[in-house]
Amino acid sequence: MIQIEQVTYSYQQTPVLKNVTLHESEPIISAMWGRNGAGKTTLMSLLAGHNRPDTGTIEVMGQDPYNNLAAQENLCYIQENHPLGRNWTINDMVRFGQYFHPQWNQGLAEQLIDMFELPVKKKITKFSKGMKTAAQMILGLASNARVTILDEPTNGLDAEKRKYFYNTLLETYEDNPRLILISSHHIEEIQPLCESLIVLQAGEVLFNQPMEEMREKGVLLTGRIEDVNRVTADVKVIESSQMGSTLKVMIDEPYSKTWKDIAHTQGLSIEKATLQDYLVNRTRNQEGIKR
Ligand SMILES: Nc1ncnc2c1ncn2[C@@H]1O[C@H](COP(=O)(O)OP(=O)(O)OP(=O)(O)O)[C@@H](O)[C@H]1O
Repeated sequence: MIQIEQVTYSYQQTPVLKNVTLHESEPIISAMWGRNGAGKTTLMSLLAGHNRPDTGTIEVMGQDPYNNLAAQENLCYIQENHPLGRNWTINDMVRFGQYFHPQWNQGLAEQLIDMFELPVKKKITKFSKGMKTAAQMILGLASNARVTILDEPTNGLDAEKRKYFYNTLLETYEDNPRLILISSHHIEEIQPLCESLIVLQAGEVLFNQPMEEMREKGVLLTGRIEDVNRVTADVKVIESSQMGSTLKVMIDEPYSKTWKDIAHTQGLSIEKATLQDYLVNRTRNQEGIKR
């Protein structure tokens, strides 16, 4: 469905994406995570054909998306500030969706407009931030595009509406499996939906793995300083904090039976790190970790 092959991209000579390679051949809901400035939006905009890579190639459903109207039939890219026409109402947006997306789901669009309580006569530019986000998400979900790219889709939505959005996304995916790529800083919130996770770090792909495997990463060990140091001497410590004679560390290891047994025999307490904390520590400049 998408093939990104050794893509590089720079803004004014500053490299932002470095040799990015990603393939997805089957429908999937995939999460994209990275720290601010890691290159998520840049990669998504290249995939959507808004810009052209400096080197490397991109294909969406077998076609180069750049400047290619035929390829756009398979694509829906919702950016944080989607440039919806300045004078558009929701009805104008729906007409745009019907025109550009051959698989447009009108019934779903109407259901979502009701659910998000969006006024149909008001201009979208006069909407609140959450209402604008909701309008964009209606376009993204009702498009039914084979490749749907959602950049930070829930910014500004309240908790109830975010939950509704996630449930609807899953329902529409079950009805019409397609590739949905979602970037978010709130990985704990979207991880139950997503079958895989792509992590970008400084313009490179650090991970592209099944979510099931990613969820197992990161172990917290707590105990006496000397015991923790002995047990972790040969593994990568990605966070460390000391209180009196107690040391707590996060190690870059899977939360496995092996580690549970080690902790038990060495008198250490063991916990699974959250995925969010693991990723934050894993992508931090590690020079600060003292042993
Ligand atoms: N139009 C632009 N001109 C110059 N530099 C840019 C431009 N857009 C992005 N950049 C730079 O490219 C890098 C990657 O930005 P990008 O928006 O792709 O990151 P991101 O991972 O989406 O970040 P965030 O999580 O903050 O949205 C950053 O260093 C950013 O400053």
